Amino acid sequence: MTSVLHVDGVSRAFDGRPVLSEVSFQVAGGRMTGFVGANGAGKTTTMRIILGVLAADSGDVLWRGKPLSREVRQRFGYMPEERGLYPKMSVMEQIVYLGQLHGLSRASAAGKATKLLDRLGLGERAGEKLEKLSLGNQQRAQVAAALVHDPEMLVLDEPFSGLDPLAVDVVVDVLRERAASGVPVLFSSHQLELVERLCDDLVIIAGGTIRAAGDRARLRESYALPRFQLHTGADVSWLASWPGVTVVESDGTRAVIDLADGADDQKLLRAALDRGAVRSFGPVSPTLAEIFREVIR
Ligand SMILES: Nc1ncnc2c1ncn2[C@@H]1O[C@H](COP(=O)(O)OP(=O)(O)OP(=O)(O)O)[C@@H](O)[C@H]1O
Repeated sequence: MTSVLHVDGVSRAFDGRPVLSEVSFQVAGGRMTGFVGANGAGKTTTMRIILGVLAADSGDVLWRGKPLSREVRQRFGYMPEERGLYPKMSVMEQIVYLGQLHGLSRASAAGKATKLLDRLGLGERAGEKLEKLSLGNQQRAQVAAALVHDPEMLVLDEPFSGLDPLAVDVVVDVLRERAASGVPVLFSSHQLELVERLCDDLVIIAGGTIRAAGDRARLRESYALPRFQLHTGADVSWLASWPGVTVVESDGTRAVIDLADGADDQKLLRAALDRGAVRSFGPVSPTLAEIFREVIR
């Protein structure tokens, strides 16, 4: 898929303090791009600049190669960090209203809102004021608000925070469907396991600079350690004195080890077989949490 949104050398300071420095990354159509970084890393500021809520000091945000216009941004779906639905208004009423603000007729907005709220498990609560809903259900309503006008691009700031596991699954399904229909989806999250499960591409930011970006599987490969897991039917304490082996963790018959450069994994496997049954032996890929810790160091 080709990249449709380019964040290109964006910098921003607040009161003379740089918060984003030359931030560049791309979001491709039809792909879910996870945006991760520690608290204060600059995710929300970047998303606000993409949406034009905040101006960059320098750099550009390009949509299909051209600077983003108001008209194009109007066709984006945005879930801001500060949320922003009205507590005193009914859920249905405001989703319909937001749909109309994005150019839908009232009838079309109502039709889409009904479908979306049903899908998100809020069908029966649609007539209630937002403030009467639990926080998780308010969050579902926020997702509906970002999606009602069938946006051409989705920018979602922490769309999963506060959702129970079932609601996460529903929102994940809805977002995946949008991505599958070609929509680029950029979302931030602190739930790294969820990001790992969900995203095709990753952008990792720390201290206002991009530390890693690109295809998730390729990033995992490029940060792969020479790490293996061995599970045997016998004691594995002999590994500790095997040349080139560093034991990362071990619990009797199972061990995770790092192999030094040049150490032969097949020789090690034969040595394990000489000592008894081997249940499994293979390389271990780093988790996103491990990559994250490594790249933000
Ligand atoms: N309007 C503002 N005025 C001054 N400083 C700001 C403003 N907005 C953001 N900042 C600062 O910019 C930095 C980046 O904040 P930002 O909200 O973009 O981080 P984030 O990655 O979204 O963090 P979190 O995960 O905590 O939401 C922080 O140090 C924050 O205090």
